[in-house]
Amino acid sequence: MTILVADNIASVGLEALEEAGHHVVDDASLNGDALVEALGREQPNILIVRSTKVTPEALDASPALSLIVRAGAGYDTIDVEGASARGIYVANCPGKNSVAVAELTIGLIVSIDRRIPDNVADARDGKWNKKTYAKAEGLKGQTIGVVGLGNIGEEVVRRAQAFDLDVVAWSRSLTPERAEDMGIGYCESAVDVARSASIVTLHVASTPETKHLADRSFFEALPKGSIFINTTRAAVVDEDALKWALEERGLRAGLDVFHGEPAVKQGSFESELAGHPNVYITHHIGASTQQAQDATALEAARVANTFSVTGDVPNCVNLASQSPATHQITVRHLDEVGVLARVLDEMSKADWNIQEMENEIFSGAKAAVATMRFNGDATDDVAERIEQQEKVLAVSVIEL
Ligand SMILES: NC(=O)c1ccc[n+]([C@@H]2O[C@H](COP(=O)([O-])OP(=O)(O)OC[C@H]3O[C@@H](n4cnc5c(N)ncnc54)[C@H](O)[C@@H]3O)[C@@H](O)[C@H]2O)c1
Ligand SMILES: O=C(O)CC[C@@H](O)C(=O)O
Repeated sequence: MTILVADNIASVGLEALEEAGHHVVDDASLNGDALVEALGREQPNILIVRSTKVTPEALDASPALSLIVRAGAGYDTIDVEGASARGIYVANCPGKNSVAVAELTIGLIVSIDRRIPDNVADARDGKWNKKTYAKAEGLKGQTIGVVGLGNIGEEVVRRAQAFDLDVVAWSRSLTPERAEDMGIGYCESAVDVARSASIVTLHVASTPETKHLADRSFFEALPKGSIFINTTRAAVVDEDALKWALEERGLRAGLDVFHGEPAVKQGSFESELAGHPNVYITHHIGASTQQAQDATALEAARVANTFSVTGDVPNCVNLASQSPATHQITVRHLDEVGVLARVLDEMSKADWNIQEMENEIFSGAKAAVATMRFNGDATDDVAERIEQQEKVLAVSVIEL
């Protein structure tokens, strides 16, 4: 297969793709129009990206494109709805960079508490300022609130507990029982977390539902002088409300993601937040440890290689969780040319729309059984007509 890699992925991943015999086109500079042009020129079957945006124009550029692999966790940079409408699989690499993000989260919290970056900056400037910097609160016994207990949230909980922090959390699937098993407090909402903690860290995916989850009411609920960490995506935070909290509530923030974050890997940028004395900005480097990069690249290669050999897509994020099929027909038949075509023809005449189908062959390859889930008006006479066909052995229809 032809695989276009439009971002920097670790060399172990590229090697795994090449060893599997693929034609790999590796160009980390591709973006926007250049990506569309490269897709049109190379006609890849698989596209592997990190933060590079995959737009509707990119989806239309290569008719051969069957799979997009996000070498990372969040896939909000890919037009997933557009991919689904075009029958293109989208997969990600869950859990491969979660330890790296959790480590950065804890690093930011300690940095803010002890003002490590300011200490260092002053020391580099030849300024000695123990008077100012000897005023940290200390973390032990404070309460940290985790919003979103996916792969990263769970890693953060483990590390926070090792720091003797009390942990409370809200996550859409968290139950009081699971919270108890994890040794953490259960909260009913993100605002409830904010109310209960003096350190809060966000780890929900960015979706239309989580947009501005950290809004004015969230920041109003946080105690004055709290620590706020965002390593997920800028869209989860209402930045005006964040700025209000920085000014009015003495909030201290560690942000690996923020609005207007540069899309390029290097260059200058302007940001009101970056210059704020209460804010430490990092360069969207949550996932950027060699360990995480290697694990993610190997997983991206595994997804691509599995698809090329079996047609299966590990970690697929855009298959319907439930098909809209209303009925299932099972057809036991002789395994001969044309039998299934005639069955499908009869189903088509009855306006039965097939959503899922499978045909399993019995040993000896004399007979097979086809199972199809469809949407339609399942009257008995259609099933009878199929059963009367030559070389069909038995037919049954059930309502789902
Ligand atoms: N800063 C970085 O470099 C970096 C690296 C990796 C991931 N991330 C971000 O962190 C996010 C979380 O990563 P993860 O590996 O823990 O992902 P995950 O899929 O394991 O967890 C996602 C969490 O989001 C929650 N969630 C999803 N949709 C939701 C909705 N509609 N409402 C409420 N909650 C919802 C899930 O319940 C889960 O708790 C990613 O989506 C990505 O945006 C950033
Ligand atoms: O690729 C990166 O550096 C960032 C990845 C990260 O945001 C993710 O969602 O996995």
